[in-house]
Amino acid sequence: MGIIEFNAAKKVDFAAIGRLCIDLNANEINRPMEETITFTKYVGGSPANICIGMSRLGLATGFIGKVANDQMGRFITQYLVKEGISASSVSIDRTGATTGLAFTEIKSPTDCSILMYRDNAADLLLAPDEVSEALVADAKMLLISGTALAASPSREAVFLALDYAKRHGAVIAFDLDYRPYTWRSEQETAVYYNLAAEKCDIILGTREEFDMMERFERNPDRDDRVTASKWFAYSAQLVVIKHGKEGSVAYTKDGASHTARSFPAKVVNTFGAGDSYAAGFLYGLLQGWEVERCMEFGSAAACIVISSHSCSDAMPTTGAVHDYIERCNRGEITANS
Ligand SMILES: Nc1ncnc2c1ncn2[C@@H]1O[C@H](COP(=O)(O)OP(=O)(O)O)[C@@H](O)[C@H]1O
Ligand SMILES: O=C(O)C[C@@H](O)[C@H](O)C(=O)COP(=O)(O)O
Repeated sequence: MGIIEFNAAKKVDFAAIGRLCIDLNANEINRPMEETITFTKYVGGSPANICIGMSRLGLATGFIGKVANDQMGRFITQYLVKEGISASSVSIDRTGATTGLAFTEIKSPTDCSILMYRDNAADLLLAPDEVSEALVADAKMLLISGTALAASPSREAVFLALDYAKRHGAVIAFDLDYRPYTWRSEQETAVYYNLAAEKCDIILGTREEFDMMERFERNPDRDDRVTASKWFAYSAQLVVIKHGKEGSVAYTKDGASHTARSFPAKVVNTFGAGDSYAAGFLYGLLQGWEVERCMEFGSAAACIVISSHSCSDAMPTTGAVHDYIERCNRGEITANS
């Protein structure tokens, strides 16, 4: 048995709630966006990327979200279906809302940024009565993502999904996914992030994301163990703190800590590192693996994605992740940065 216990009788391995968007990734890389002429369109949005990753890894998945009633919205839903994700809980907006767009700028493999267009975004209009209790009840794991807490009614929809998950015994994973431009203030952000995190079994975030949540607390040395310990007094069984290329550290409720180095990668851009890490890591937990093995698998999945142009489209299969680890162990892959 792994560190987290799942209800094996449930027929859906993984359900995610939150944003479904579009990534427009610059084709002419290694230059500022002012000089970019063409972009390639992909499905994006952190929880969407993670769900696509889980489906590519062979799991039974479903998504709860809302898309615009336009070509972009239909592109997203069709892509989910093509990837084998149940989209029956994806609602369609009828108010004229639009699809969120993320234009990516790739100045160099390590200097990447995002320009977001999120006015009147359909994903934040997901209402509580559009959250499928049946899908949450059927799922072994529910993933929530912080950006969906930024505005009502999506905020209430996520809290209702958390209630359903608690009621029906779905393990809850929280990818902090902090996107400042979606929020009005850091104070408001920290309040809602902390309220949601109290209810979650697994919390994954970068050091900077946890810093934001700790703005009202004392952790002057930004100590990962201090950060993690707080959550074990609530629902958490596992807290993962990511440090980019430096790797990641996971703490478990029994006081143990586990570290993972990152693998070498020929980085094209670092978009999607966190989402692919989350997919690989959570997949491992669902297989009942030890924490270190889950972290290794997540780290390798991340390298595959950051070595490619896209995030969602590059999510690897299990075979590809195992192959990457073996090639690294044989010294066949070296880093470019
Ligand atoms: N330059 C890199 N080279 C190799 N692995 C990386 C690199 N950047 C990130 N990773 C891997 O992806 C994981 C998540 O990346 P991180 O940047 O911390 O998250 P996020 O994308 O959410 O900001 C890291 O723990 C590491 O395993
Ligand atoms: O989350 C978004 O809206 C944008 C993503 O689709 C994008 O590819 C990205 O930035 C992924 O985030 P990360 O995994 O934290 O790098």
